[in-house]
Amino acid sequence: MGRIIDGKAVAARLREGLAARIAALPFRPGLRVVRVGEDPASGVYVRNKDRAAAAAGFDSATIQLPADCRESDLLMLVEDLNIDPAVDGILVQLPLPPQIRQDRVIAAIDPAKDVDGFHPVNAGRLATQQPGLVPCTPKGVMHLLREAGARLPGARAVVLGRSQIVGRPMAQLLLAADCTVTMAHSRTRDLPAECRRAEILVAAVGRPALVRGDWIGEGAIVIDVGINRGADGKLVGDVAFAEAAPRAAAITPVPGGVGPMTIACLLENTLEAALARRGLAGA
Ligand SMILES: Nc1nc2c(c(=O)[nH]1)N[C@@H](CN(C=O)c1ccc(C(=O)N[C@@H](CCC(=O)O)C(=O)O)cc1)CN2
Repeated sequence: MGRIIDGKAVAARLREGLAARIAALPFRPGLRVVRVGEDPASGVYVRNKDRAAAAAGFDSATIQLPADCRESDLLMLVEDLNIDPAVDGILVQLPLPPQIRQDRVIAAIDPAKDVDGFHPVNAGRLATQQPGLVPCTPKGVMHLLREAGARLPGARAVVLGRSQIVGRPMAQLLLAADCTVTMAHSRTRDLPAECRRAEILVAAVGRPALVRGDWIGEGAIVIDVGINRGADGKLVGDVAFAEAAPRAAAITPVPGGVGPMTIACLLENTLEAALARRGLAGA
């Protein structure tokens, strides 16, 4: 049985470290989370972000807009937050209702306040190895890999999934850490064989238990980004945990793996953005 990587504990330590750094600052970094509509899962995530931010000493608030809100109203709100000096980080919770174009909204956020790291400027910085804000979930995965003692340079890493918010930035971060990276996706031929070659496997496809035990190479580190809610209300990852764990050297559970790291890294990004806006980067 592989070691279970405790994302909850790693996230708690990261948040404690951020709280200590914030307590030593002469100001409180400001975070604004925008929720549009009543998606219940988004409600949980937004509440958890707000609570975690407040507990760590951020000046945090959630702004709720109705489900039938116009795109132009959301863009105006983003513009107000862009110019508000008390706001260091802006996050628009996804998914958005269908009348709102996600790309338009993300592109309207000031890249210096884009604590989700989704703005094309930040995506471009990541792709060209320049400093910028990095998407929270892949950043959290990198923390977990370090925690699991992964030796990254030269390691064969397979990223399953090519989404803008997880798969692509994940591959960039692994490449920047000198892994040999393969991106696999729904059109990849022989997905099980590609996965089996991985020394590090990151599954981020949003398909419950897609990755079976025999897709896992002996001794691989397996990171499950999937958060799928079953008909019984229970959360299931993209990896069939009970089958995969005996073959893996280390594996993240769902829940309690990557999810908590997403929130901790949002706080880390908000502190980074606050310091950078004041010319204090690295403090
Ligand atoms: N603007 C954004 N929207 C969304 C993001 C994002 O990074 N930015 N990611 C996901 C949702 N998400 C954060 O917003 C998120 C998902 C899950 C968790 C988490 O802690 N999960 C727990 C289980 C919680 C539960 O019981 O439901 C876990 O895995 O242990 C945190 C954040 C989509 N939208």
